[in-house]
Amino acid sequence: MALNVEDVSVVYPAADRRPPVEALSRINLTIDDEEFVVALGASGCGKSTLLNLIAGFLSPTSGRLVLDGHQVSGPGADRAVVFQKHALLPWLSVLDNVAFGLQIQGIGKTQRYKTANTFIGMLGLDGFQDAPVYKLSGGMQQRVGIARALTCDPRVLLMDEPLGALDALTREKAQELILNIWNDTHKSVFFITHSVEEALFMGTKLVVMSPRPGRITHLFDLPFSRQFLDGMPARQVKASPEFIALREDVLKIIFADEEAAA
Ligand SMILES: Nc1ncnc2c1ncn2[C@@H]1O[C@H](COP(=O)(O)OP(=O)(O)OP(=O)(O)O)[C@@H](O)[C@H]1O
Repeated sequence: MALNVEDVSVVYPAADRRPPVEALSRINLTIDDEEFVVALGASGCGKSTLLNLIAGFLSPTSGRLVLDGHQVSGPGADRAVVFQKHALLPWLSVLDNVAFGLQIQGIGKTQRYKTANTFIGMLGLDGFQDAPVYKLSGGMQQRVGIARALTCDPRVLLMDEPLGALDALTREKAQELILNIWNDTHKSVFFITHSVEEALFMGTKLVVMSPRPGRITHLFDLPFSRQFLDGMPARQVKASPEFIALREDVLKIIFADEEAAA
């Protein structure tokens, strides 16, 4: 057992004459060891709020989150976040960006560079150690962000639409890379996306959420990432009748929610 979200609700208080927002209502979710949980849902259904709770950036209004038997009460090195905008330090090199979390923890230069170089290699960034990150493409910058998150050896990797800003081809390659890294590092992952295809391909568990108030309406166990990791080409996985049928079912659920919210 890794992380339990137990009957969690979040209400953002009224502000600027706007009423309070019930962003999440009575969410229950378990993210098991080595599980890849993907959250999908119409805009405003509370995906980022849920991620911010798990990260410890936000406290629930009611309910609680428990990680390995300890209640989550703030951010910690056991959880690392990868954002869509990679939140890198543009004036630093790739190596210093990747080693940044370890520097914050007070790890000495030799050790932190050694660890950082392991993940730089894993993310296919060898040779770019000294490049300032602002000179890299969006896809490479995103890989720097993922390498930086992994260097701190978190129990749970939290990814808020990490591939949303990438072009289609780079995005597909990044999906495959993330799955291979997840398979190698055995992390638990909580991953937000707006792409149904990406959600189905990446997750071992799919959480479909609905807005106003944000809640979980459907849960699916998914076989597709395992098929890819077992050797089936990604395009073949995504073109299989089983994948396409589920993609249509999930799209119907999301479209119905979008229409209800409009
Ligand atoms: N700091 C805040 N103060 C007030 N309301 C907020 C705040 N943050 C989010 N909300 C509201 O809470 C609800 C859930 O927002 P959240 O960003 O978690 O949803 P989301 O599913 O991640 O949305 P998107 O897909 O558009 O990123 C929305 O109605 C949003 O407007």
